[in-house]
Amino acid sequence: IPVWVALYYMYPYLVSYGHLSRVPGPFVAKFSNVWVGLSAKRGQKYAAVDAAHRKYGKVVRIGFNHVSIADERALNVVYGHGNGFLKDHYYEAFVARTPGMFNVRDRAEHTRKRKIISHAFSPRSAVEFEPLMAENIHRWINQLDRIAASQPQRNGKEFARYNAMPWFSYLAFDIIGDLAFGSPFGMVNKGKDETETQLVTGGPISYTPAVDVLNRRGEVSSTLGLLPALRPWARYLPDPFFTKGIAAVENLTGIAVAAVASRLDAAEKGMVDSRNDILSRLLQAKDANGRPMERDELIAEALTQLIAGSDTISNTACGTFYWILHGERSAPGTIIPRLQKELDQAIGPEAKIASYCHIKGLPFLRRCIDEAMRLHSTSAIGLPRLVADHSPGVDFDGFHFPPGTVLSVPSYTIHHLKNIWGDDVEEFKPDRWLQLTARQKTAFNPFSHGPRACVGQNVAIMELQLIIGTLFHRYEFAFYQPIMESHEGFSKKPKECQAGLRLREYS
Ligand code: HEM
Repeated sequence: IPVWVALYYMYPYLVSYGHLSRVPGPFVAKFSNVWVGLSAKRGQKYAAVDAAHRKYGKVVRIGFNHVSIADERALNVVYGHGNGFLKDHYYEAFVARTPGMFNVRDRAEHTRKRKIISHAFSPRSAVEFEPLMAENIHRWINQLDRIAASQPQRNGKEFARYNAMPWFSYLAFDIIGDLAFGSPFGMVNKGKDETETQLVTGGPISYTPAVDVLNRRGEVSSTLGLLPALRPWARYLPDPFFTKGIAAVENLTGIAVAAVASRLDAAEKGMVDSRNDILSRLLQAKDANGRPMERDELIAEALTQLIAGSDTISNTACGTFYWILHGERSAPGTIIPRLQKELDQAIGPEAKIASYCHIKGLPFLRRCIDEAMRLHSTSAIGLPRLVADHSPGVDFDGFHFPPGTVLSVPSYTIHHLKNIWGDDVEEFKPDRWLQLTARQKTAFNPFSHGPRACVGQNVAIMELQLIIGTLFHRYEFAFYQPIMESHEGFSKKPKECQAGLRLREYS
């Protein structure tokens, strides 16, 4: 009987998706999304898909209707402008109340939003965010100075041991809180994942661990996006992964509602909004008919910026920090002294933090960031897209994918393929960026590609340059984390990064 029940269950998948039967992949993936869904729940989807590619080849069936293609030429096919592909239904699991620019699926709606919002992220706008970033970096440096001083300094030679990962989170969350909501979360000052929230103006203050809330939200949405049948029942499942994750989504929305409400109320009372931040840009933004965004849409977009611009930055900054230390450990004298020499010439010993005008063009700093973005791959998973309806479908590597097939290109894997990057693919070698091959240029995909690529990449690169530039200019570090493990929600997060910290001699 169990065999017949299993066949009864599998039959529709085997027949309806029979056209994918030639695509190799894990057996269970032929008739369910359980394989990929459970690897997402474990926080290891990128690793499971990467291992599957190494076992089965460049085209792998990872779900009953989902094919992963580990080939840089597929980026343009799947994500390029004008191919008509939509984001997959997966993204519906990320919608809290109203869809925002990241999770909206409808093309016309996305184009409208992107037109209104993208000017807030132009290179010129991004530069105007520097003063707010600098204030937060200053507070952060004061805290790191305190940590450095906490160790009995034997002639200034002793390193203070600390886990760098939460400190990158506190900083990134405070910066994006300041930019998208109008004030920092206050985590840097507290040195703790705790933010005060007032869900109703004048109402009681509550305390929310915003980093934890955002991580949970990413993990639960990524899992439910792949297992949509569970979505209606998730809040009733006897598993805190789901119940706490769903509560996290509601909590996060509450934070956005409160932040947007206080800014709008002030504007309605005629108070001039003099802040130069993302929320003020959103408040001023108008569509083609000169209409501003409604309150619900503003809330959704402010929340989108918080989600898209917080852990992506902290994870990438920590990944970059780790890989610079790792590269220096592997080939002493080839990374940190060069970086410090470049920074010292640009910044000067007296400055506590880096200014963008001094460091934006520093080539070695940028090569270190790019090489670390390749190795760490914060956006590691293949972002799922649907082959366009009313199209003839697409052909790739001898396979045909009809309309409605879900396709994705796994960024982690194409960042780690020897046949693209060479035998030294796992090594941190910033100088490979001096002579990238055409294949390597195409394969480098930290911000995705095409009309849904990261709208915040100018802001992101600037923020990373300021953070990493400031750190290596001011401090020396000891390497205490030989292997840095990652856990993945939507983005890939270092679990911890132990390091030693002390002020540089001249400071
Ligand atoms: C190193 C940091 C960052 C990385 C690695 C990154 C990566 C990405 C990737 C891969 C996407 C495509 C997601 C998808 O298709 O599902 C994306 C989209 C997006 N990112 Fe970023 N991002 C970063 C920082 C930021 C920042 C700082 C902001 C804003 C302040 C931001 C705002 C957005 C938005 C709004 C989208 C959705 C764009 C759309 O669908 O039109 N990101 N990002």
